[in-house]
Amino acid sequence: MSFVLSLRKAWEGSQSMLCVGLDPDPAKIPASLGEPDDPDTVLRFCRGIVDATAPFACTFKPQIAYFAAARAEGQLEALIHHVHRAHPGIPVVLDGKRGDIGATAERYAIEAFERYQADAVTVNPYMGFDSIEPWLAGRDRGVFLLCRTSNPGGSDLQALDVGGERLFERVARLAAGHWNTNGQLGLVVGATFPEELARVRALVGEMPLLVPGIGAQGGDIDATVAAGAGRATPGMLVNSSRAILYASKGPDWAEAAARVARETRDALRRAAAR
Ligand SMILES: O=c1ccn([C@@H]2O[C@H](COP(=O)(O)O)[C@@H](O)[C@H]2O)c(=O)[nH]1
Repeated sequence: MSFVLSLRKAWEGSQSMLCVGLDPDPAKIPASLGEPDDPDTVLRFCRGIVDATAPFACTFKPQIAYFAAARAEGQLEALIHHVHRAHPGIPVVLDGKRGDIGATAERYAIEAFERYQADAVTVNPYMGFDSIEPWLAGRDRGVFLLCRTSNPGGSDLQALDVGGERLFERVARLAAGHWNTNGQLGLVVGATFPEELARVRALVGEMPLLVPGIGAQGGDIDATVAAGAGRATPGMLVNSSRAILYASKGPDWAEAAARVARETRDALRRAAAR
């Protein structure tokens, strides 16, 4: 099954646009789960978050840096395996933002799709199409290219005029055009820039957009949905990580994460109904 089809099924099955981000920071993991520097503590925490929030999520997005920094790559493998086994139908987007020459990109793709068994990845398109092509070899996997990122400094390069259009607009046009050889591409566009999000949506039709920036980064849910929703599909995976993960450090950490995930899903639903 293609990633886009899996995503459509996930949107339908969950009736949710919420992507729960998995960014485990040892300093913020509840002490009751064990020694913060133990990679197995990271796994216990993330597994608990996944199980508590799965009823409200269309996707999960582990950020690879948090696992690598905690020497928890084996635990990331186990976590993704757990999502596939315990919550089939919820795709996993591995956020690595890799980007390199073709030969190296091929290794990165093997890491993401074979080692970690991710359903989709984030990729930095800065090095051009030959750096993206190896990611497209697994036809059933999705690839989200960084387009208009959620951080303020994203404007430094992405807003530059490149011959009558802004760089992020060029990325969007290429991704919706001849770069999208097998219909596997999506784009990363920040919720913190609703005008740019609307512009990208206008350029790419129904293409899936991974939209970080609500929650801890302060993006407005109503403005995000108004700007970025598709016409025929929800069209977006709206990511929230820290606001859900660290809703409580107490013994109720899993319940608190579930509550914030449910509230966020409901706010996204209300915005879509307007
Ligand atoms: O433009 C981007 C691209 C990726 N991210 C990632 O999303 C989450 C956001 O976490 P919050 O805690 O909800 O702020 C994080 O993993 C980032 O690396 C992004 O924020 N912006």
